[in-house]
Parts: sequence; C-alpha cells; structure tokens
Amino acid sequence: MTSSALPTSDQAKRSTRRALQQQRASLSTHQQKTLSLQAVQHLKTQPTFRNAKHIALYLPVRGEADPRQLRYRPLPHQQFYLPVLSPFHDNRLWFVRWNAQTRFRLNRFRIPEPYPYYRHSRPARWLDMVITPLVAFDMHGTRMGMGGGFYDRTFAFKRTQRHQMRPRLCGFAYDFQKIDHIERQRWDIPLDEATSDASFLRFGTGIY
Ligand SMILES: Nc1nc2c(c(=O)[nH]1)N(C=O)[C@@H](CNc1ccc(C(=O)N[C@@H](CCC(=O)O)C(=O)O)cc1)CN2
Ligand SMILES: Nc1ncnc2c1ncn2[C@@H]1O[C@H](COP(=O)(O)OP(=O)(O)OP(=O)(O)O)[C@@H](O)[C@H]1O
Repeated sequence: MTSSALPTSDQAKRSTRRALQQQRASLSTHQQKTLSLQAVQHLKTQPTFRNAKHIALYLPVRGEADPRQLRYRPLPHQQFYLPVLSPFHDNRLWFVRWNAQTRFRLNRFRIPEPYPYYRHSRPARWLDMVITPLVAFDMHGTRMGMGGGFYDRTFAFKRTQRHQMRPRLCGFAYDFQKIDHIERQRWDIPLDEATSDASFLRFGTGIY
C-alpha cells in the first residue's frame, strides 16, 4: 500500500510519531537528564513502585526518557529486568535480570540488551511492574510506541485474563509526549499508569 492510500488515521499516527521522535531526539543531554530525573522522583515515592519486587526498565535510545536512576538506592526486595527481543517469537519480549554481572550485546535495533540466558529470565506475567518506553500517550492510558507492537504482543494476556492485574504497565516519558487523543486499536494494551517530569498519573484502563 502506498502512503497516499493509507487511512487518514494511519497517516496522522505516523506523522505524530515522527514529530515526537524528532522532538525527543533534539533534547540536549542536560535536558534529557534533568527531565528524566524529575520523572524518576515522581515515580519513586509511589506505593505502586515501592511495593513492586520484580521491575522491568529499559535502556533509553535516541533521546528517550531515561528510567535508569530508578535503580539508585533500591529497596531491599527490588530486582530489575530489561527487555530482550525473543529469539523464538517474532516481535515479543523476554525479560532478563539486570545486575552488576549482566553482559550486553546490541539487538537488531542497535539497542543494548542482556544475553538471553534462560536461567536469568522471568516470564512477562511474573513481573510486578513494567516501565514502558513510549513515543506518545493520552489521558486514557493509550500508548503509541515505536511501531513494532512489541509491548502489545508481549502483554496481550492482560486482555484475556481479566483477573490478571500484574504486571502493571507504567509509561515513562516527557510531559510533551502526553497528547490529547490516540485512537485505540483492538490490539492495544493500555497503560495502567504513567510518569513524566510533570506528574504521576493513574488510568482507569477499563479492560479488567
Ligand atoms: N529503549 C527501548 N527499548 C526497546 C523498545 C523501545 O521502544 N525503546 N521497544 C519497544 O517496543 C522494543 C524494541 N522495539 C523497537 C522498534 C523499532 C525501533 C526503531 O528504531 N525503528 C526504526 C526503524 C528501524 C528499522 O526498521 O530497522 C524507526 O522507528 O525509525 C526500535 C526499537 C524493545 N526495546
Ligand atoms: N497481540 C498482537 N498480535 C498480533 N499483532 C499485533 C499484536 N499487537 C500488535 N500487533 C501488530 O503490531 C503492529 C504495530 O502495532 P503498534 O503500532 O500499536 O505498535 P506500538 O505499540 O507503537 O509499538 P511498540 O510496543 O513496539 O513500542 C500492528 O500492525 C499490529 O497489527
């Protein structure tokens, strides 16, 4: 399909994605660091974070908000994980323990990821909280990512298992990434909460 034949909403989504990716990438290192630390501070005091034991973060690329300081002075029960592109399933994620011994390699998007040792990995449904990268989000928790559908596929079980509250998906972003409305697609798994440099937000996601 040529781009002129795409439905308007697809075109609009693409141009929104591109504009916000550019805005993210044009932040100075100082701005990225300062705003990311503010977002970390908002989340660190929340019971949803303090009570979580198994927490997935991500390594930021191309100006993404940086959640790594969430590991600073962890509570004694907290363990951290990173996403790894599944070697077995297309466009799905595994989660691998992140500690001082973790060894990294670059994945096909040139994002560092831990070696996918099975014994260091944890199934997505056994995580308590997943700090989620995103390009844009709205006030209903609808999330727009890089366009690979990785998080939607990996957490699709949250839709069918209505009693399943875990893991909580928490978007991590700059405040300018909060936009008025994102059209929710049937495969979209909404965020439960989001944190930005301006605030922490909890959504009534309505799929439970
Ligand atoms: N830091 C970080 N890690 C992450 C994600 C993310 O969004 N951010 N992902 C979230 O799902 C997964 C990886 N998904 C990704 C999907 C697309 C691109 C990307 O750069 N796409 C290019 C096109 C590149 C190509 O096709 O080769 C682009 O958007 O221009 C990167 C990561 C897992 N790890
Ligand atoms: N559970 C699923 N099963 C099959 N295909 C899916 C599923 N979830 C998403 N997809 C497909 O993935 C593609 C990308 O979806 P979308 O644009 O919502 O990605 P995204 O959420 O922006 O990306 P990401 O989560 O990787 O950051 C869509 O074409 C969609 O059909």
